[in-house]
Amino acid sequence: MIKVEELQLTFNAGTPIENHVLRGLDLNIKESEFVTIIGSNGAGKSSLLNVISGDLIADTGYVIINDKDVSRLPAWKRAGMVARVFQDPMIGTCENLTIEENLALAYNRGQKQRLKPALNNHLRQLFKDKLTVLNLGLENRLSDMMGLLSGGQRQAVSLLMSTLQSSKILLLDEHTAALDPKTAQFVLELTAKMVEESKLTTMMVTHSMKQALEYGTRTVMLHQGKVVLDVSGEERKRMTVTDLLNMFEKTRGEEITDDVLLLG
Ligand SMILES: Nc1ncnc2c1ncn2[C@@H]1O[C@H](COP(=O)(O)OP(=O)(O)OP(=O)(O)O)[C@@H](O)[C@H]1O
Repeated sequence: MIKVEELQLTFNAGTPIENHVLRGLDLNIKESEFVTIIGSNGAGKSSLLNVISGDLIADTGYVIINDKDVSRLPAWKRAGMVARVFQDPMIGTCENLTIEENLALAYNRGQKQRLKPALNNHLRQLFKDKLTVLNLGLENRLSDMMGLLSGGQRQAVSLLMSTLQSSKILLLDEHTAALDPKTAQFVLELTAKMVEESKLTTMMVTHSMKQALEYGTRTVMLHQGKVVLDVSGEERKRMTVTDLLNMFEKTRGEEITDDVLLLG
């Protein structure tokens, strides 16, 4: 489903601040896999998602989606293949459009674009039904501006938008990090439910070791632009947060003191 091979990415090449972010990264993700991605600050997690979505083009290496080489395709040409939810609830939805217009945009994503999303009664009913499942009362607020919603509500709608798209790939970049713990938990559970129901192939970046093991089917650790740990199946089921922390510390060669990593 998603295959990346030998990805190399350098920022500010040839300058004193040259930063070799991806260093020959290989990863092969099968259909319906839900991969949680961890790694220290600057390990290249967001850059990897950006290279898969086309927001960044790698210097060398390949990105293959559904057996198609998309390595050189810009983001807008991959829009029908990949859905994203970002850390900042303000990104990914348009605050000056209504809830139903945002949903219609997602519904039409990857198809021929219209200036204003086409809405009809059939679509409105579909959106109402989908919003009802969120249990946030948003089904009665279809014509409210997106900007009126709380962070958690926006992330929930963003997730819903990703299931309306034709794409079967979902990229989550610390999408609960800006939410309070209770809302984060709600959005995480919603994520797991939607991924399962819509059979999405998912990559979720998180700084929480606990989340990395609790959610998904496979955990990958990045360090200095490479995969340094890749666990799934029984091995992953047996793994505790302490095991993962130990591996993380061993890779980094230093002790972790960050509470988010330890307790999050
Ligand atoms: N557009 C850019 N221009 C220059 N440097 C960048 C750019 N984007 C990211 N970087 C740098 O590349 C490195 C990797 O960034 P990236 O965001 O991929 O790391 P990350 O693993 O997601 O880290 P974090 O957990 O802190 O979000 C960092 O040193 C970052 O400062």
